[in-house]
Parts: sequence; structure tokens; C-alpha cells
Amino acid sequence: MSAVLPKAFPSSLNCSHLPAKSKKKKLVASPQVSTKGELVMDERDALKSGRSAKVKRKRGDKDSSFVKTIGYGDENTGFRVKKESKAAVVEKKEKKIDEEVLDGGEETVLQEEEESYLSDTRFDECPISASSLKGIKDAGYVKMSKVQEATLPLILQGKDVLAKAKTGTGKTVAFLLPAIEVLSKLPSSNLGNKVSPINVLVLCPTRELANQAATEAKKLLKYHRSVGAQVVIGGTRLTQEQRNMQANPCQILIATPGRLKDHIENTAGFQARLKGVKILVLDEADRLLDMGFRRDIERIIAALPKERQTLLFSATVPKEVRQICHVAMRKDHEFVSTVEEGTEETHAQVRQMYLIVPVEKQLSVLHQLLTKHISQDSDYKVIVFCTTAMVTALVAEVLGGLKFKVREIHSRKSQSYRTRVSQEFRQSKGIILVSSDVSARGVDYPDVTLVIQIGMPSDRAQYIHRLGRTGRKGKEGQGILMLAPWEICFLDALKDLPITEATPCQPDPGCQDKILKVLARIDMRNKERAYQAWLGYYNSAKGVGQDKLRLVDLAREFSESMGLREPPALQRKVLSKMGLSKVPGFRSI
Ligand SMILES: Nc1ncnc2c1ncn2[C@@H]1O[C@H](COP(=O)(O)OP(=O)(O)OP(=O)(O)O)[C@@H](O)[C@H]1O
Repeated sequence: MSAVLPKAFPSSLNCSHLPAKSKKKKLVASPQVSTKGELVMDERDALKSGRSAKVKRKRGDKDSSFVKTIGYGDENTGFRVKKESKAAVVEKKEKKIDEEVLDGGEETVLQEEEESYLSDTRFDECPISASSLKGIKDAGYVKMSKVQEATLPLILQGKDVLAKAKTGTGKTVAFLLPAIEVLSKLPSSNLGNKVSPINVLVLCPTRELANQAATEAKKLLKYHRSVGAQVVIGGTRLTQEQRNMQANPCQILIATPGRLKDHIENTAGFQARLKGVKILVLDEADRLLDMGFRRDIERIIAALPKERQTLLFSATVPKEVRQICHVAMRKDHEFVSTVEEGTEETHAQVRQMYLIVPVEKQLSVLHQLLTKHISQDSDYKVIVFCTTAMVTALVAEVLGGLKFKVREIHSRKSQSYRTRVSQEFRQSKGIILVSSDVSARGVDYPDVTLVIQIGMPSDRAQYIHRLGRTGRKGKEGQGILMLAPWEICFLDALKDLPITEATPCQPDPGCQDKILKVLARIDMRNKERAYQAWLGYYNSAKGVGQDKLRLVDLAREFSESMGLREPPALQRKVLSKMGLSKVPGFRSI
């Protein structure tokens, strides 16, 4: 495979020498301040809007081409305006770095980089309520992140906002804080009343993400005594959620779309409460607006007042999403991106590599990658993403059998189990989480050292979100994508990202024997389920599933990799649902 990809790292990297965590980061050249995380627009527009902006450059016009503006100077929001020329910003930054370097040491340099997702604006410089400020202070947040700085004034002005910012840069607070501020200014008859209207509705694509957003909301609401946030996510009894919403203040409702639709259809009085919605947030907007969720979202939006503010946030906003965001937003919405056009959507401090490994060797290469990583970093915290829930369960079982400290999380586990494992992983070090895409988006596990993706993700955005579980809040991380030779086509979707090829490892033959022994002990039903799930996934995967005869061979390869002599037979109706009942080579029962 010719590497069409930018060479940010050595391409001939043997995976037995995968980069150890670098001890000292390089000092990023100070002018980065002029190119990172700022909007690009005409100088006049930038000054007018007051947004932090990199101004479109005119030829021969260097120093005056950057205007950094903090806040909006808007009388409604009370933001102050501060304008600095590029030269002044660079000079200030250089001075700060010089001082830090003189001050000595790695720590300050590391801190400088780790804080690169933060802006220079402090929360206490913003016109937000004392109660929110106290909550923010208790949460330990001092400076706003860039996306928070860029979106807060717009949201407070009542604008609809579509915001794009890299993973782990504080998007949740970016929509929750202004939403709480809007709430706290509503007439007091709305507040404190237990069966009050729902004023802020946040939709998240997964239960984990909804729970996490609720935790963040509770931090910010700590001193807003009469405002409450509730979660409706499924996996628990509908009646339990109904009771919670009835018995506790619920001006902010955080929900997954399916369960919310259930409440719209089955909870008495719920539709009436939704008529109070002033702000709708679609977290991970591109995922929520893609085909899988579109119908539910349209149904939900139809139940909401037309007069409302809508906020869409994500780390990836593909063109199609921009085209269909009129489904939810007003035409004159603002698009804010803290990812500069032409730059990558992934973090520079996360090393990305791919490995091409035949399916039958993937488990032993995985074993080797994990062993190496654990030996290099005793504080390892790894997520291994697999294509489907049942493949996730199988890989977790194999790794457990190989004596790794491993946990699994996917949709086939009960919600209480998922919540428990998620909490344990959040708080632990020295642990591996094998996960399906339930952890791909938004989930904020601190200090993940390595993300491994086995098999092609559903699309480019999903690759970026999964990778985004490491390198959060400016920290370092590594990502490895393991593809079978016939999945190479997926790399086309990543060609503008700094991902490079690692030289394939030669797995230790002893390890292969161990894996076969572990596989032999695994219940046949688990292998059958994994096979069926695998087939379902690749049958509809772009670039693989179209050629059904080829799919027969690839599925056989997968079943052999689980130590099976022949692929399991599938129920006729399952094959027929997949459109494979007439394909010779698949066995049915
Ligand atoms: N201003 C801030 N200062 C310091 N930490 C912050 C700040 N804002 C948010 N955080 C923390 O940063 C972490 C990442 O935030 P969050 O999960 O909202 O990121 P995100 O951009 O939504 O990521 P993703 O795209 O993966 O969903 C969280 O632990 C959050 O508590």
C-alpha cells in the first residue's frame, strides 16, 4: 500500500518499537497562536463581530493581519472587547514562553502545551451569574476553552449555533453553561416548580454520553438550587424515569432520542412540558442527524416549539450535516469552528498509526501491541474498539483468557453493568476497556494512553471520535488502526490526517498457540454470535459488502481466526434479512 498520507512520523516504524511516551514535549513555535483555533474572516467582519478571529490575509500584509478579539462588546451580553494586533499577541506569547523557560523546566513547557485548548479568557471575566461561577470554580475550571470562549457570547445573544471543535476540548460546558444562564434569567414562576416545563433539552447519541452530560450539568448547577437536570436514556424502566421527572425539578432534560420518543408517546403530560423548551442541543450533531437517528430527531423536533434556540455541537461536521442542519436550525445560524480550515480535525499530540494485519493474526498482534504498551507505561489505560457488540465480547473474552486486566462495554450489556464499568474505567489506571462504538463519541475518560481500533470504523468521523478518547485536554496519546489487507480502501478516507504505517509485527508463535487454547475454551455460541455480527457489519460496509462472493471468503477467514474449522450456520431468516440467503457459501439452519 503506498502511503498517500502526510508523514508526520517515521513510516517504517516497527510495531515492536512503537513510540514510547515522549518524556519532554517540543516547544511549539510561538506563532502558533496566530493559526490555532481561530476563525478566519475579513478584518472588518472580525472587528464587527468581535469574535476571536484570524483575519484573511491580504498579500504583503503581515503584521496587521491577525486580530484577536475577546468577547463581543455587546451591551446585551456585557462582554468587553479587547483587540490586539498579531504582533502584540505573538510578542506577549513569546514573552510568556521566555519567562516560563527561564523560570525553568519541563513542567511549565508541558503545561503550556496541555493548556493549548484553553483560551486566555477567564470565566470570571464573563458576564455569567455568581451561582454558575461558583460551580465552575468548584469544578476547577479557570480559563475558558477556545470553543467555550467562541460560543458563549453568541448563545447568550440568542443565536442558533453550529459549533465544531476537536475532541476533548470542553464542548459540553460550552453548551451547558450558556443554557443554564438563559434558564436562570427566565421568570421565576418557571423555576422551583416540580412539574415545571422542560426549558433545555439536550439530545445525545448514547446513554454513556447522556449520563456524562448530566454529571457535568450537576457540577454547574451546584449553586442553582432550584434548577434540576434529569436523564432519560432507556435501559431503565420507563416508569422509573417518569417518576423522577415528576418528583424532581427538571428544567434541563438530557436524553437519548429513542427513549425521548418513548416518553413523547407514552408519558402523560410530557408533550405539554416540552412546549416550554427554549433551547435544544444536539450533542454529536452529525451522528444525531445521520440516517440512523434522523426519523426520531424529526419526530422530537416536531414536538418542540418553533420559537427556540438550537445548538449543534460536534468534533466532526461533514458537509452533509451542514446541508441538513436546517432540519433543526434557523437559516441565519452561526457556524463556529475552532478547527482552522485546512488543518486536521485530530490532535497533533496524538500519534496515529495503522497496521495491515491478516485477520487470522490480528489477535496475536493485538496481544503484542498491548504487552509492549504495558511494559512502556505502567499507568496504561487502553481502549480497544471493535466493529460490533458481539465481536467486542469475543475479543474481551480472549484478552481476559490471556490474563490482561480487561473490561468490556457494549450494547448487549445491561445499563447498570455499563454504568459500573464506565465508572471503574474512568477512575482506574492499568486497565484495558474493549468497547463497541458505545464509547466512540464524547465519553470523557481521563488519561487514556492508547486507542486501538480493530477493523474499519463505520466512517471517517467515527475514526476521529474513537481516536479522540485519547489526547484529551491537550494531553499526549497514541492511536493504532488495525486493518485487514482487504480493508485498506478505508485509508482513503483518512488521507488528510497524519497517520502513518507501522511495519507489521511478527507475532510470537508461542503467543498464537496460547490464543488458540483460549479460543478453544470459549463457548461455541459466543463464536456464532460474533460471526453473525461480523457478517452483518461487513455485509453493509462500504467497499467490502457489495461483492457477496468475496464476503463468503472473508467471513470464512474470520471464522477460522476464532479457531473454527467451518463457518457457523445461520438461521435462514437472519441470512434473508441480510439479503444473503441466495448467496452460495453461507450455511443456513
Ligand atoms: N474550561 C475548562 N477548563 C478545564 N477543563 C475543562 C474546561 N471545560 C471542560 N473541561 C473538562 O474537559 C474535559 C473534556 O470536556 P468534554 O468532554 O466536554 O469535551 P468534548 O469537546 O465534548 O469532547 P468530545 O468531542 O470527545 O465529546 C472534561 O473532563 C471537562 O470536565
